[in-house]
Amino acid sequence: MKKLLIIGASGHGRVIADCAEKMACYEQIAFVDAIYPEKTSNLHWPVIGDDTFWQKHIKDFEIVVGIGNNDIRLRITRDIIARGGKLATIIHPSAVVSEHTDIGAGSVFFASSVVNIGCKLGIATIVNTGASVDHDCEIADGCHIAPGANISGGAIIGEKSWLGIGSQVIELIKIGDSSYIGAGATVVSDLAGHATYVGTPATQLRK
Ligand SMILES: CC(=O)SCCNC(=O)CCNC(=O)[C@H](O)C(C)(C)COP(=O)(O)OP(=O)(O)OC[C@H]1O[C@@H](n2cnc3c(N)ncnc32)[C@H](O)[C@@H]1OP(=O)(O)O
Repeated sequence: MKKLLIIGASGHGRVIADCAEKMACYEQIAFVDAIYPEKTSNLHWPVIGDDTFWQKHIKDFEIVVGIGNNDIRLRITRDIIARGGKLATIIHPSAVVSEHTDIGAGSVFFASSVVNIGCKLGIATIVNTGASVDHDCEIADGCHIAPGANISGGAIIGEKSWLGIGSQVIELIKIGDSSYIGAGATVVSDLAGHATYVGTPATQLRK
């Protein structure tokens, strides 16, 4: 049995721990967080060190970054790779992830999420509760597909983009890096990136 270390003892980290517990392949699930030693538990899981602990124990665990912020999650995930660490991929038993799709290490797929055939997902991706990524999409590193967001076939999403809760993307759309798509938005044309977009159809709110 393997041991799992989750970096970040937040609510998002707890959902990862809950998924990992249901996967029943880890003998230990533990957190590290900058708040240690002030905080030594996160619900029934222990917080065993601060945010540098993983660097000293890199060979002892599979590691996943449980931090919602896309920039921070991707930066730490790349650091783990650079230091030779083994990243965990967390898939809730109710998630449906096609075997014929590439998923990057350090990614998480929460309950009832679906990733269809022919996709390519980068490292440190979050496919949150009930979100779907349809066939042949390309999602670059460090993206977050928030709960209930749906991406149609063949869309291309740039790195560190955030698709807000309940947002929709029609087929074959290209969304640039570091895009922030607001809750409930509908993307019907390509977006340049490095900006926030809201509404139906989605338009730029601000850079
Ligand atoms: C498990 C989890 O919890 S995962 C978390 C999932 N959460 C999300 O996906 C959050 C998505 N976030 C949003 O939609 C946010 O509202 C954002 C990022 C788009 C904008 O947030 P802010 O930058 O704080 O903008 P702010 O709240 O000041 O609103 C600015 C304007 O945009 C409007 N606006 C904000 N969000 C939206 C939206 N989703 N759709 C339409 N209009 C919006 C506001 O009404 C406001 O309009 P006004 O200037 O006419 O009053």
